[in-house]
Amino acid sequence: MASPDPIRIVSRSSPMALAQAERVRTELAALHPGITTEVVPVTTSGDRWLGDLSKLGGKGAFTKEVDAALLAGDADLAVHCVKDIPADRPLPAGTAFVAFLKRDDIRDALVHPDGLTLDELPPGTRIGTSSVRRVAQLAASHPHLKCVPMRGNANRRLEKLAAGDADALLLATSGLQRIGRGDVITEILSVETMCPPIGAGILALQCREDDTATIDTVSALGDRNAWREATAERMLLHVLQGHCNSPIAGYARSERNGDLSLRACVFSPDGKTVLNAHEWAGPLDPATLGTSVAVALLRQGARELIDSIARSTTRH
Ligand SMILES: NCc1[nH]cc(CCC(=O)O)c1CC(=O)O
Repeated sequence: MASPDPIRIVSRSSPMALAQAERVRTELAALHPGITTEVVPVTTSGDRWLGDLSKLGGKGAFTKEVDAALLAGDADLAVHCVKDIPADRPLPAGTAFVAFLKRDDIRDALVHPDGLTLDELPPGTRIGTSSVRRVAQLAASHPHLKCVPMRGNANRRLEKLAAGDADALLLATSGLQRIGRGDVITEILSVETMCPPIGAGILALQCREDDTATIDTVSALGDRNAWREATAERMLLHVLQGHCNSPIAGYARSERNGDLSLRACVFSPDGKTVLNAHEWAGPLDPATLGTSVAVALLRQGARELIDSIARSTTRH
């Protein structure tokens, strides 16, 4: 069946999202010479609102308007960071993932204007981040540092850093590379130092599930390891039923021998409690591995830990 011409790709309008859409256009052009694509930019509520995300209903703040454009038929293809897609609920009815692109670097990066590493930062250094995952892990490993709230897209955070709103930033390595700012990274943090978020570095392509023409055209962009890793990680998050204030981290990894492993952590916000589980799939499929690691964490008390954390940290 002929694919729609052009294929309209809906994207958030931040520089990172537009770079992601460009990657998809480039990969599609390489796969299907002569194909035409067009980017349909939208602004999401998560981009507009720079306050506490949980006040927006949290999850889905970066995906709702993108999903709406797809469902309304204003676009044929959506590009999402897997990290930003809620896992505690199904995808919007009528849409489906058709591909997970080859995974980028999953690690977080430190940005310090004078080039210091995390271990070199002096007491009281202000780290700009609003991520409960990063705050909890820093509280555990570097309690002498001070996290200050910082939101907005990566470009805006770099501007805020330059304006002195913080002394250093923690951001995703892949995100900085996508916006062409890998140069500001002073240290890439190992996954042992800073456990990455579920879905880090993976882009998902989403279509209307009845749009077989587009599905046939784009599904070959999918990477099998990215699919296996995203599936295991998202099932873990689904079973844990975390909310947007839950400090949860974890990553699956496809080993050279083809085996899949999944490590995940649940933290208390102050980092004093750390639950940790690590399993190999063996004969299990990726989703079952995700369930198994989630169950191991639930047995250690993850349910009580997650439920003890307020969904919103501040009152109106
Ligand atoms: N919340 C914004 C967001 N969504 C995905 C990434 C990073 C890129 C990725 O992991 O795909 C970022 C920026 C960041 O955390 O620094």
